[in-house]
Amino acid sequence: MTTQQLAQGIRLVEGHGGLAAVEVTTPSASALIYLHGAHVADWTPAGGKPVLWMSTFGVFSDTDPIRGGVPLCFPWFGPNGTDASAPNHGWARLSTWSLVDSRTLDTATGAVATELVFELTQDSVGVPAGFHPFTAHYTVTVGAELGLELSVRNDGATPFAFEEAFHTYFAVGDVTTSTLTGLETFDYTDRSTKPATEGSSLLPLGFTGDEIDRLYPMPEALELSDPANDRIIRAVSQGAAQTVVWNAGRIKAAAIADYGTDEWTETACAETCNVGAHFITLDPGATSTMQVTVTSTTTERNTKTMQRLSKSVVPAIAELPTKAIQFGEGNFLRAFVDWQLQQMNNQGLFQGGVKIVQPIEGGRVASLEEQDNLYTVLLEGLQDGKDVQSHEVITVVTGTVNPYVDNQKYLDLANDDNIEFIFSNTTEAGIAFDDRDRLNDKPQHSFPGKLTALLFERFSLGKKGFQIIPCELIEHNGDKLKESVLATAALWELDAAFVQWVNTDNTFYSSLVDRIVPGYPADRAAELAEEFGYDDQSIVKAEPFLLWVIEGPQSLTESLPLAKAGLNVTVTDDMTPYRERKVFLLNAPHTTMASIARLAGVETVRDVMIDPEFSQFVNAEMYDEIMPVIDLPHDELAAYAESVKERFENRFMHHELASIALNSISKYKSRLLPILVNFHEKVGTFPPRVTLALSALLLTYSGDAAVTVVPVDSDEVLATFHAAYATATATGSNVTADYVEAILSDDSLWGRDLTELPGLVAEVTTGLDNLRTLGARATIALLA
Ligand SMILES: O=P(O)(O)OC[C@H]1O[C@@H](O)[C@H](O)[C@@H](O)[C@@H]1O
Repeated sequence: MTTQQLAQGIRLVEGHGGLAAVEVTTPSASALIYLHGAHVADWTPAGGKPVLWMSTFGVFSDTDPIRGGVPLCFPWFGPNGTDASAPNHGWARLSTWSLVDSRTLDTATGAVATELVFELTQDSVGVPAGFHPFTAHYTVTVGAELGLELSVRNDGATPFAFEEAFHTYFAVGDVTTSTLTGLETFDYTDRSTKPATEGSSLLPLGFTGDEIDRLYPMPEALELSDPANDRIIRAVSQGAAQTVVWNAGRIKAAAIADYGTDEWTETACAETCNVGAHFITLDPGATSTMQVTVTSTTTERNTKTMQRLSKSVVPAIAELPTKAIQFGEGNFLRAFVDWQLQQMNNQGLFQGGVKIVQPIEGGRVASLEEQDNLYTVLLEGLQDGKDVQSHEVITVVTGTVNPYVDNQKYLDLANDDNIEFIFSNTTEAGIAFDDRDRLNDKPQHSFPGKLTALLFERFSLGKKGFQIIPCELIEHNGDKLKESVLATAALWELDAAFVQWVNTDNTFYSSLVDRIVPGYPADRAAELAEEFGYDDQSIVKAEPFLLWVIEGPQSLTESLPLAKAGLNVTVTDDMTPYRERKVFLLNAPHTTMASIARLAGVETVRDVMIDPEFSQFVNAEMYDEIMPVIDLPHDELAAYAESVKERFENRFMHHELASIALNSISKYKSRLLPILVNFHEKVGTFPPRVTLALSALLLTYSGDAAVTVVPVDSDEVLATFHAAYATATATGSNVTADYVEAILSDDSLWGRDLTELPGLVAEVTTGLDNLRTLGARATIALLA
């Protein structure tokens, strides 16, 4: 389009590397968009800071993708499935788009915005010759909000399949203080592991320097807090099934040429996408649209009228001797370990404080120090049948140590005779031996490296050892930590006497932690400041429930009298049944609900629990089918089941069944199948509700167009089900039974041939037929 036709406030300019770009200036915002990739490189609301991050190491050429802003990923996301030499994230971000329209809009709020439309077709520069005919229009609306809309039309005569993503890099002052909310209780696929693994984020989504690369279902809204810039960035999408959250972290940032080593602290990607199992298929002539609207809201801190939390706000805080060291200053430890130490202190049972060591360079102990190490824990949820909403200022933190700033201060902790305990939560990746660590590093890179240095200092001073209780969410965390310490000692060729002291004078406990901690309540910060009468930038929100199972000697119950303080803490010599109790009484009903209740249109865990028929169904599954096969006393199981039901009912949590449904087949295998098999062995029949969940999954995964619930699983798993159903439909007269038989006999899905269990095929078939003909609600009524 020619310059005369451009709407007001738009100029064609030469951007970095001589690349053609469009500069937009409106009263409410400015923006810069490259024609190369239709790449939005800047959107800055008037009077504010840029909301999109750009790398200062970016390469600008017509053959490279631009690092930062909004890379547009199309027609695939990530590596190409069949051609390893094809560009990552597709060629749309490397192609030359044309500006085909621009105009000035009056928005609903009366503010003026500018809309630009970019086009890409199979004839554009950068689109491979002979590619499927299509027309893509990318509409960028620049105003007080940033709007991005990609519409793709299939101009060919055959169906057109593709993936798409807005790979938005948001700018934040310090990502380690940011939290991404909207995803708290969602399950996700962790793409940073090879192969990808499945995870569930009971912990809030923060950024610590480990790579985060996760695929989540798209929530109603994503909110990225940016406390360093006093703002919240909010993204609301439409027509997008998923979001990918990506932060390169320290190691990957250093390995990417156009990404500065420390730049991972300045940005977080919260993307809008349809990828993997949610790829788009368009019939000839059809169009699909994906949209996101981004806003940036200044957070009111009330700093003028409201004082910041400090010792002057909370009078008469008792001086406490430091009895514990804690590696990690994150939300979880502060709302879990420190909150519990405080409960013991409140009852005169511990009389000790904790020094927090920042385990990674980009941490946030400095912001705790700004508040004299005080912060508020906010508990919200149901407990013992009552609605709990309470808050308490936590006063047990006696100080913080940043070994990256003062390593000697860190090593000096070894000299303190009062210190008896060490707690840690350094993320799942934190407990790992690192052969780059050296004894004289200041400090060592890894957590086990730092801990070994501290232990060696303690040993050299001739002092007693520690009781070490890690909280990382990995099995046998204590054993793994000890192994890593011993491997580090071997690497550093430390004395055999030291190794013996580690083994005999120190106790490494393994522990299982459970408490949902959504973290900083960014959306309610101003309101809470008003309520509390002070401004606290380190508030942590958590559910009232907690569970801590610690494997190790009983003497711990005396030195750390958590249970005596009324806390739900068990010290045991074998935590296996407790781990099973959680998997089978919490995770297994989750999977059952996601399989069956979704078929009846129920959307969240809470909705299941307030629905009389479904909650009764879940209750019966827990009591009559699951509890009989777990090897723990009935009273203990019943108490746990009741607490789980309260957590399921928590009105402050919005836990989508769709997110739990992710990868349901492997979840069924690990969570429900052991119950089905053990129950059958013990009782001689199949547990009806657990079995019905299997029927529901087979129905959902069949690919039958009449089923509107969409399964989200790996391509291989989906293909297996679709193929079995297609074959049964094409060949058999007993379609359902043939399909069930084919799936149950597939040991690649279940680890064994389930048709060997006599009668199971018939029972699953009946369930599937009932679900199909009667519907989920009437089917569960048959079991009531
Ligand atoms: O370096 P690229 O090609 O722009 O990709 C950056 C990242 O993009 C993310 O969206 C992916 O999930 C990551 O796996 C990838 O590393």
